[in-house]
Amino acid sequence: MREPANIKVLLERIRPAYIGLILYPPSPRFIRAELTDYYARLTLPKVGVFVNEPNEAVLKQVEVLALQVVQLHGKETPEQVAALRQSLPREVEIWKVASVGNAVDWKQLEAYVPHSSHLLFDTQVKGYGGSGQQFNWELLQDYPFDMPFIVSGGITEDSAAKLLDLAEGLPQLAGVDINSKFELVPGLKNILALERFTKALNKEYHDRNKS
Ligand SMILES: O=C(O)c1ccccc1N[C@@H]1O[C@H](COP(=O)(O)O)[C@@H](O)[C@H]1O
Repeated sequence: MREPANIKVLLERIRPAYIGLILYPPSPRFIRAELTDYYARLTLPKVGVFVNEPNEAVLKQVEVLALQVVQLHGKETPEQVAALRQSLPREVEIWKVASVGNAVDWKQLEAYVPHSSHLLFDTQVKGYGGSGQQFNWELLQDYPFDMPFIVSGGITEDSAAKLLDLAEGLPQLAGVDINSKFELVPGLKNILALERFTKALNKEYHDRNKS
């Protein structure tokens, strides 16, 4: 997110666990440089979303924006991620994104596990993210690691039941990352849609768990 008025309403009405700051210049959601101090002062945990940035640039933004999480959404190698892990403050998490097409190469992802705190699964597209497209979540049924993961890619208001189906067999599913399907225009979240989604998730969860 990038607009202060929109973020204010989000904090009052939704209180999400994290807020994402897109640090990929070609994105229409790229943060506003003139608001750096404002973003840095936000008390909600901040996820900086990077695409193929050199580690020095990532480290600088972690400091300037006071990020709690670095989301690596490009083709960063396991070696780069290992080096970044060594240089980052201990408390800053790395979420490595895995772009999913028709299959998942678990062996290739294994190399990221020692250096990341979560894997984040998004849909493989021509660009890098924010596509609004879903991949086949059935592929995650084979998730082989203890490390928690996050599901992303085209999540919509209607995804609540499907997300809870997925969570039932996979205790490693730690969260969902919602983006373009909850926007009025790129970079501006539809807070009413977010409220409907969180309500639907809570209702579905309670319906499934009442005795
Ligand atoms: O949102 C963007 O513009 C973006 C650009 C470059 C890399 C990642 C980006 N967003 C991330 O993409 C996923 C999925 O988004 P969507 O729900 O399919 O729109 C999510 O992790 C965003 O943080």
